[in-house]
Amino acid sequence: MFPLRVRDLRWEAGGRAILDGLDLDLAGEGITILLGPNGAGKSVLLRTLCGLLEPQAGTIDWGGGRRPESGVAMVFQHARMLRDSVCGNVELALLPARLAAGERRERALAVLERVGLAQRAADSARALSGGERQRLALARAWVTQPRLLLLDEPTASLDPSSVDRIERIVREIRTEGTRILMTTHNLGQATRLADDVVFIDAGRVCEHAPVQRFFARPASQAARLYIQGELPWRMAF
Ligand SMILES: Nc1ncnc2c1ncn2[C@@H]1O[C@H](COP(=O)(O)OP(=O)(O)OP(=O)(O)O)[C@@H](O)[C@H]1O
Repeated sequence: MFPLRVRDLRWEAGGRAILDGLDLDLAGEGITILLGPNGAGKSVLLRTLCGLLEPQAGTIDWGGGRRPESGVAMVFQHARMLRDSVCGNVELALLPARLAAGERRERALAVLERVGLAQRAADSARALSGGERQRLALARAWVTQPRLLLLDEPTASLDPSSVDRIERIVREIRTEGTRILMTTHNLGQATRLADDVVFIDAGRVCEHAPVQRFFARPASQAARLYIQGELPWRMAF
């Protein structure tokens, strides 16, 4: 599956190129943070990688093989909860693995423990708070032991302590060997989590660099402006 090589990817909607000749290389380890202005095409790229959108042109080479049947999981910004218990939501994610019911439940409870939701296992998933929902969404993805996990702004609109919990979980998932590609507009979070940064503008990758290099010496004007515009100390007080 790795190295993942994306070449000249193009996805159009309404006659407009949203991904416009996008190239990307991902090696097999670490956390890559995808940055870029609103509308740059970050979510569309993630959806294309997980097979929800079909590109009109270009290639995705999964380490020389076909797109894996399993092994890619995605967590959306506003994850939908199924009308079931917290534990039931995780167990459903395991259905394709065809495990015995007892083992499914055991694995679901183990991952809920790790995301701090074991006490809520029997509660309705739809009764969870925003931060808890995101942790449940991560648990649903983590329990499938994906090789590649795509996270689309998983901490948008969460309070700082919820953000911290999610970041800890993301680090743990990475430590267990899952490759992570994640979008955020939180530059502090990018510096805390990233091994490397991919900066996208207008449907193309402008820059792909190790995190320290990216923030210390962004190579493109677009990335420089984006970093300056997002810095919190530019707020007017
Ligand atoms: N299914 C779709 N049909 C038509 N246009 C779409 C579709 N999905 C996304 N777009 C358009 O593609 C562009 C890129 O959207 P995308 O959600 O990828 O941006 P983004 O970089 O993730 O932005 P943000 O940071 O605001 O989340 C936007 O102009 C959006 O309206």
